[in-house]
Formats: sequence, C-alpha cells, structure tokens
Amino acid sequence: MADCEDQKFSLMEVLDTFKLCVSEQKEVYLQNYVEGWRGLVKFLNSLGSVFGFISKDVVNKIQILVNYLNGENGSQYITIQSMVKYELDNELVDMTKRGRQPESGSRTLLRLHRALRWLELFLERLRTSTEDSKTSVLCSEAYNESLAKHHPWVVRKAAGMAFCVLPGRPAFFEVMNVGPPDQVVAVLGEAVPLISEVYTITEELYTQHNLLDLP
Ligand SMILES: CCCCCCCC/C=C\CCCCCCCC(=O)N[C@@H](COP(=O)(O)O)[C@H](O)/C=C/CCCCCCCCCCCCC
Repeated sequence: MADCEDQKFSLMEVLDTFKLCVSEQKEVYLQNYVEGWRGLVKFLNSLGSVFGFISKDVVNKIQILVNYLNGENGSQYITIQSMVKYELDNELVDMTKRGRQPESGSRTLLRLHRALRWLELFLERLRTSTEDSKTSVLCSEAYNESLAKHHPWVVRKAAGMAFCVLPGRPAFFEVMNVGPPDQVVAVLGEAVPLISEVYTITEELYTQHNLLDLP
C-alpha cells in the first residue's frame, strides 16, 4: 500500500481504471474499483497532511477489500455482485448493528460507494466551474449533498476545516496532469459519466438487497 502514497496522480490513469470496472453484463470488478480508489488516494496525498485522516480511512478500506480479494475466498470477490451474493448467502454481513462481521466487504464498499457519489458531484461541479470558482465551495457543496449525511458532527467539522485549505482551481487542474484547462474540462466530461455508471450499478445492487444502511 505504501507505493500508492508516493506516486504522481494522473486523472487519465484513474479514468482508465474506472473504464475497466464495468463488464458487458454490467457487473463491477472489485479489483478495478480498488485500483481506481488507489489512484484517487495519490491525489489526496499530494494535498498534504491535513488530508491524512481521510487518506488513512480510504487506504484502510482499500486494504480490507484487497485482503478479501487475496484471501482464500477471493474468487467470490471478483465482482461487487458476486461479493454481495456470497456474503449474504453465508451470513457474513451485519445487517442491523456492528457485531460478528464488523468489516464485511459489503459494508466496507458501501463507505467507498457513498464517497464515489461525492466524487461524481464534485467533478461535475469542477467541470462546469469558472476561473473564479472556489474549490473549497465546490467540494463542500458536493460533500453536503452526499457523504455529510452519513458522518457524525466531528467528522463533518474536520472535513469542513480540510476543505478550507484546498488549493485553488488552477493548482487543482495542474495536479490532474492532463494539460491545459480546456483539456481538463474535456477529460472531466469523460470521467463523470463513467463514475456515474459505476455508482448507479452499485446503488441499484445495494437497493435491491436492502443494504444501503449497513452499520
Ligand atoms: C481530478 C480531481 C480528482 C479529485 C480526486 C479526489 C480524491 C479524493 C480521494 C478520496 C476522497 C474521500 C473519500 C472519503 C471516504 C470516506 C469513507 C467514509 O465515509 N468513512 C467514514 C465512515 O467509516 P466507518 O467508520 O463507518 O468505517 C469515516 O468515519 C470517515 C473518516 C474520514 C472523513 C472523510 C471525510 C470525507 C471528505 C470528502 C472528501 C474530501 C476530499 C477532498 C479532496 C479534493
């Protein structure tokens, strides 16, 4: 996991990983999903230690999923669909409160899934932003519309403080390593629907199995 902490972020790489996430049957490959998040963590790490508590949480969740993928039942974790089926069939998911199975793949992925919605909303705002837009505002609007409702006060407060030190839009665009702003906007136009597709497939799966409130 240490290697994903130092490498340079590339939006194109993240995009390519999310492209590979969805099969023709509209299943989501867990390995690619995790790789996509690894790429995003690189970006988070480039923002400095203020974002360390967020990065730590994501890395921890990635690691839980990687352990399942590499574990003895790894073949059940190839797609998000097979993971959910396997864990439900084998009563590996705590449905009402955290107990015997506090870190099932299904509940761990749900946390990243909620964060993916934040990402979708944030990138769409970034795509349609103007030169004088503030990334902290775009970020907190996207957060309040998605993840915030799942976080306690103290986490919301810490997140709000971190948003205040986000770099401005030009620095943000530069870190993406895509090229001039019009190219960044074009790539964001490609990225948002891809992320949205992964989000929608997962949301439908979790709705179908009544898993959207896993503790
Ligand atoms: C091209 C531009 C790219 C932008 C790339 C952004 C990269 C962002 C990478 C990660 C985003 C944040 C992911 C946050 C995951 C949070 C998961 C979660 O909800 N965890 C909480 C619940 O977990 P359990 O206790 O139930 O296991 C946990 O309590 C949260 C802890 C950390 C706080 C999370 C705050 C999230 C703030 C939203 C993201 C801000 C990132 C700003 C970077 C632009």
